[in-house]
This record gives sequence, C-alpha cells and structure tokens, in this order.
Amino acid sequence: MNSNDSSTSLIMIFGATGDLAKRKLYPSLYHLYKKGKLADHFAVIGTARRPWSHEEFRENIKDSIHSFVGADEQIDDFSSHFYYQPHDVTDSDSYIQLKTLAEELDTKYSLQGNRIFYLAMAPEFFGTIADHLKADGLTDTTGFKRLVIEKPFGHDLESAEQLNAQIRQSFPEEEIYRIDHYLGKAMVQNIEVIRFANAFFEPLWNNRYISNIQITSSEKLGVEERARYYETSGALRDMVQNHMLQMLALLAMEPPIRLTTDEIRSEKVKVFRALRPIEGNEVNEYFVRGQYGPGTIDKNEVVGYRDEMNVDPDSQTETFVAGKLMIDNFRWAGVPFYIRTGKRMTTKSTKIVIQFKDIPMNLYNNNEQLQPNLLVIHIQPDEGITLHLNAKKSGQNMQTNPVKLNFSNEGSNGINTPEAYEKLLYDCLHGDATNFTHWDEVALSWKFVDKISEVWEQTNSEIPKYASGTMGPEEAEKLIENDGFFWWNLNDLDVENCD
Ligand SMILES: NC(=O)C1=CN([C@@H]2O[C@H](COP(=O)(O)OP(=O)(O)OC[C@H]3O[C@@H](n4cnc5c(N)ncnc54)[C@H](OP(=O)(O)O)[C@@H]3O)[C@@H](O)[C@H]2O)C=CC1
Ligand SMILES: O=C1O[C@H](COP(=O)(O)O)[C@@H](O)[C@H](O)[C@H]1O
Repeated sequence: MNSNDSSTSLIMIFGATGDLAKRKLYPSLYHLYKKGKLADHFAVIGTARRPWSHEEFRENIKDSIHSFVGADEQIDDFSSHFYYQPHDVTDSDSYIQLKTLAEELDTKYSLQGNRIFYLAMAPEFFGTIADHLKADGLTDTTGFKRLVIEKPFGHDLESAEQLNAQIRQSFPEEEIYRIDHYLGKAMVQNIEVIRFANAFFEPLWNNRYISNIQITSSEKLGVEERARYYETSGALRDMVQNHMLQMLALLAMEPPIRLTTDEIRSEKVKVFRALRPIEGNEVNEYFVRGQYGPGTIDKNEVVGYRDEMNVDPDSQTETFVAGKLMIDNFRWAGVPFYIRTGKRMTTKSTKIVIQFKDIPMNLYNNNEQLQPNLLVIHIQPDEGITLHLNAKKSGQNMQTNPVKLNFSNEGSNGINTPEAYEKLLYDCLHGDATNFTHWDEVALSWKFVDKISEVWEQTNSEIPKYASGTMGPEEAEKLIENDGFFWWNLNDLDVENCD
C-alpha cells in the first residue's frame, strides 16, 4: 500500500476510553489492519480525560482485541500506531496539544493531512468538539476532513436542528458522517441488491402484490448500564427514529438512477416525505408502546424495567414500540408497514417479512396448508433470505405443502460477515457516505417521531406492560389483527427451522 491509498489517515477518537471504542472501534480497526485495508499510513490518537500514557493506551487496545476478537496476530505492530492525549473536550488549551501531536504524526506516517474525527462521546459534547476542531486549527490541513458522529443525533427535531446548525459551522454536510450502525449490517446493505438485482422481485414490489411488510428488531437484553440515557430516550427515539425507519426507507424507496450516495439518499428522503404523519388521536390507533415487567429470559428470572439501576420507579419510558406506517405514494398506497422493536423480548432477532397477497382465484384455496408467499430477510443473528412457497405434497392427492427456499449469507461467505462498524469505518476512510444518514433523512425522521412522542408525553394513563421474555404487550397483537394480519413468529421463520 502506498501513501496515496485513500485509507491513509489520522483517526482521532474522542471518547477513546469508552465502551463503544473498546467493544466496536478497536476490534473493527484491527480487522481492517489484518485484511491489509490499513497499512503503514495510518495513526490513531485516542483522547479522553483519563491521564493515560501512550503505553497504557496501547495495553488497553491489546486488551480490547483479546476480549472482543480473541486473536492477537500482528497486535504489537497494530497497536504501535496508537497514541493517547489526555484531553477534556471542554478545555480549549488541550486542543492545541492535540494539534501538535496530530502534526507530528502527520509527518511521521505521511498522512497527507487526511483526518477523521470520530466522536464516540455523549452527544452533549458533539457541538463543542466540532467548534474547537475548526477554531483551534485541527481542520486546517490540505487533506480530507471527516467528522463521524455517533447517535443520538438530537433528542427531537428542534435539538437536532440546533446540533446540526452548530456542526455545520465547522463542517459542510459532505464531511459529516452520521452513524446508523444498522446501515453497516450486511443484510441491510443487501436489501437494495435483493430488490434491484433480481428480475422476479422488482415487478412484484408494490401494492398490487404485497399485502404488508413487517420489520421486527427484538432484543433479549434489558437496559443494562445505559438507563441514564435510555430514560430520556425510550425505544421510539433509540430504535425507531433511526434504525427502523432506515430499514423501512430501503425497503420502500424507488430504484435510484445510479448507485451513488446522492441518488440513493435522495430516494430515501422521498420515502420519508411520503410517510403519512401520525398525530393527535391517530397515535393510539397506529402506535403501541410498552414497558417490560419482570419475567424469564433463558430460564433466568429478570427484573422489570422500573427495578433496573438508575431507572425512576414510576418511569413511563417505553422499552417497546409497535407501529403501523403508511407510505402515501403510487407504489405503496394501502400497504401497511408494521414495525416492532423492544428490549427483554423472547429472542434476539432482526427480520423483515414481506407478505405477498393471495392470487385472485387460487385453485387450492380449500387447502388448509395453503400459506401466503413470504420473502423473509434475515438481518441478524442469522443472515440470509428465505422464500416461503406452496408446493405439492408427495403422493396421489392434490394437497399442498408449505416449503422454504433458503439462502444463508454466512454460509456463502464461509465466515462471519464483517461487523457493521468495520464496514462503516472502511467506507468513511474511502469517503463513501452512502451508508451514513444525510441531514434531510434525520430531520424528516425526527419530524415523524416527534408527533408520536408528543402525544405519549401528554398521556396520563399507565404505560402498557409486557412480561420479560414475551413479544410485547397484547395491544401490539391487536394493532395488526385489526387489519386481518398477524405477526409472523420469528422463531418459526429462523433459517434452522427451514424444511
Ligand atoms: N456503547 C455502545 O454500544 C453504543 C454507544 N453509542 C454512542 O456512542 C457514544 C459513546 O458511548 P459509550 O462509549 O457507550 O460511552 P462511555 O460513557 O462508555 O464513554 C464516554 C467516553 O467519553 C469520555 N469523556 C467523558 N467526558 C469527557 C470530557 N469532558 N472530555 C473528554 N472525554 C470525556 C470518557 O472518558 P473519560 O471518563 O476518561 O474522560 C469515555 O471515553 C454515545 O454517543 C453513545 O450514545 C451508540 C451506539 C452503541
Ligand atoms: O442503537 C442501538 O442499537 C442496539 C441494538 O443494536 P443491534 O445491532 O444489537 O441490533 C440497542 O441495544 C441500543 O439500545 C440502541 O441504542
């Protein structure tokens, strides 16, 4: 690799001692290094308040790789690229020291002034850091500058607008990489390929042939140590505003005229613009929230949300959301998109079920076994697609039998597909912002979500509860049953349960 390679860069991580950096960023950088995607011309400066030396930082990098990758080939070479600068982001003076170190490393590793600033910190610091990076000259270089921002990007539209305005004073939109780690997942990236590279899906991908689409992202974990953040967020802001709406946009968008960042983002934005606003009295008709109570997960008793550490014992925070979304455009008029996400549910799974309409005069209609055709996109933990069809039962009769055609992405690639953060870091190093969210997408998603949270925040009635280890409150079943559908059982759809 030579110094002109576009992965040549100084990566400055703010929040380098934190959980995200340890669990996701260092292992991902290590994978890229091992694959030769990062070679000699890269250096990482980690910053946080802890008074670590370069050596202590490198020991922590090694620990992270041991714990989360489990291998340590080339670990000394890899970690030698890491440097640490104790730094309080609210303190102006320390940016000057950071600049000096950045310039030294720029020369030492021939980094051509390329810089990635990764803000792996609490969101209240995003604006301050962006201001300082510009004001204190860290962006005054001849190379590329990219600002990577973790979620949450704002708490609502108003705060997101303020944050965006502040950041935009220092970085233009094309230099801002807003992370939505679901966009780095292999099968989320596969949605476009499934749709636009297969002759038999695209003609059927509309309201004439699809009856409904179900997107479920369920977790077994509870709130863990993140209650302080989660209490101000809840599942609507934590999962729906970003990950769930992003998956919906990829499923619903029109084919872009080219596979470029701008064209793809522009088609996604049109979906958000066509989303029917759900407001006022409609909120309770179209959306259901819930909070986990005590229950059993993997045969272990677990406490309810209100008994978790740092949670208000009277908390009204939702840990579950189900919703029915309508996209008012030519392609999707009349097709409900159901979404469902929550913590402490039965299973850890993200799946998309595309349910096709029955054919007009099905000659096998009297057959009890006849099932609707489904296309299931398995996002995680299994990755792949399954087609549910009807075939003839063997024997002399004319009975039908549901069969499944299965493709496993993991099987085809042999090993685990890269972790989302690895893909996103690679894209950022190469200036590809397609799988990061544009401001217009963020703003429109907040606009949609704000109408729902406004109603919930004004509601005095107790939040519906669901027992841990279940698929949410009864109300979520009714939401979909009222339309004559039901949630497909995720365990039944698992690849291992395919015939
Ligand atoms: N953890 C995760 O799995 C995920 C996290 N995120 C997002 O990533 C971001 C980081 O999360 P996470 O790593 O969990 O948070 P942590 O609380 O684990 O880490 C916060 C980091 O910020 C540093 N820090 C805090 N205050 C200052 C300050 N004034 N000046 C300099 N450094 C400071 C801390 O180090 P020190 O105390 O040494 O200063 C630490 O390195 C958040 O925006 C979060 O929402 C998003 C998705 C998943
Ligand atoms: O962004 C978030 O996502 C995780 C779920 O991510 P996954 O990749 O494990 O599906 C969620 O637990 C967390 O609350 C949320 O902030």
